[in-house]
Amino acid sequence: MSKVLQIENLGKSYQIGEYGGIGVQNQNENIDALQNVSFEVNRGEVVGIIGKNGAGKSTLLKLLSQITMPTAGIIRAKGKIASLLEVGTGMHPDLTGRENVFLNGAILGMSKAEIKSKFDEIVRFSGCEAFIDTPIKRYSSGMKVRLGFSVAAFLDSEIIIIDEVLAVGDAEFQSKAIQKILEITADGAKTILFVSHNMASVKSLCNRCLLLEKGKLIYDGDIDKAISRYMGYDTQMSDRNKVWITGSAPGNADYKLRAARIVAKGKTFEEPLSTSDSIAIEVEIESVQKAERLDITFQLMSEAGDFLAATSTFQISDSELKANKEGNMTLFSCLIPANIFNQSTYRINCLLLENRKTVVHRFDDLFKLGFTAAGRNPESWMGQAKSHFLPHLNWNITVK
Ligand SMILES: Nc1ncnc2c1ncn2[C@@H]1O[C@H](COP(=O)(O)OP(=O)(O)OP(=O)(O)O)[C@@H](O)[C@H]1O
Repeated sequence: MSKVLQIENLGKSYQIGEYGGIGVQNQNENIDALQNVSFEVNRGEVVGIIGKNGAGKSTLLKLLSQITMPTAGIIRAKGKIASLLEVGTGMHPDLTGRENVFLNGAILGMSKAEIKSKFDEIVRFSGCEAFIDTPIKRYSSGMKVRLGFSVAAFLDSEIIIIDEVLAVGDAEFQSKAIQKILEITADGAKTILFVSHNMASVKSLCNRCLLLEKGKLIYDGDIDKAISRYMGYDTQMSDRNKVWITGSAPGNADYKLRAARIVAKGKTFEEPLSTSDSIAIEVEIESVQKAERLDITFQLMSEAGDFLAATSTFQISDSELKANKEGNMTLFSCLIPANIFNQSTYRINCLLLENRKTVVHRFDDLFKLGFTAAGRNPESWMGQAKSHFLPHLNWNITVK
């Protein structure tokens, strides 16, 4: 694998403070937006960059795109870098869409002939054909993003930097853009660095993730682990035992998820699950202010995202489902008997519903569970087409 980016001890500090006027000493203060960041990226990698607001993500991308200069460290890049930072970055408002495609292409180091040969494809993908000769100051922000994305995706830049901009486009364009990114990285020739607050896009696009916190790179590696740390799971805990400390708990203004675990009888949270384990899926929900009836639904998904089954508290009466008062912590525990699952991997989503119908919050991919086969080898007789479930049911055998 060849290295396309090498970042060594990169740092950026900004001076903030008030201008004191001539002859008046300024009370300036430095903010370290980025400190001692080092990592390398190989050709063909799609690297997600995540972190809370102010963590330094945009600063890192601006340094890589040479929009600002570092105050420390070195960036070595092989190949042309195309960046899609903020809406309309690199686009001139008074120029038309057509002129901007040529301008952007030229900034990326493309010849006029190269841009011309890709022009129709770029414009078709952006969906801006009808407005291509209109100055882009008349474009909506979504249109500008679509055009900018198309230029970066179709022209021959080796490294593409994308900062959250996909969130601006409409849902249809977002999925088109994600498909395009997967396509252009499929042959391993292009490298993408992708900043997002949307963990689902990071998961679907990236094969590696950097987690920034207060200007420092605190994790570099597996996507799921990076997301867990970002979401505030305590790193001491396992994937089957999650507890959220105050402040970082996921949820909304009314409800917070305080704990979620998969309990397997007689097993620690670290021991692998087998298909013969009976398990309980448990969540602890804190009601912050509402006193409505709160129902929980667990959705069981295949590893590939197919919806397999759902179970919810709907059949439980109001009196059994105790009033969900302000400040209450409620433990919901759903028991799944042994010998239901197959030797496979499943994902579990958790939905919170009010009045038995309105989804007020959802936690996607709360768990990813793998089961090993217990004393039986389903595949030996199920063949290649493995079923999602392999339940032990009651059989009656009568010899007549
Ligand atoms: N031009 C600037 N002048 C002064 N401080 C700045 C400047 N740009 C960024 N900062 C500071 O640097 C830190 C990192 O900011 P940055 O925008 O890189 O974070 P981020 O992770 O991209 O955040 P967000 O998710 O909110 O976009 C913040 O504390 C921010 O206030």
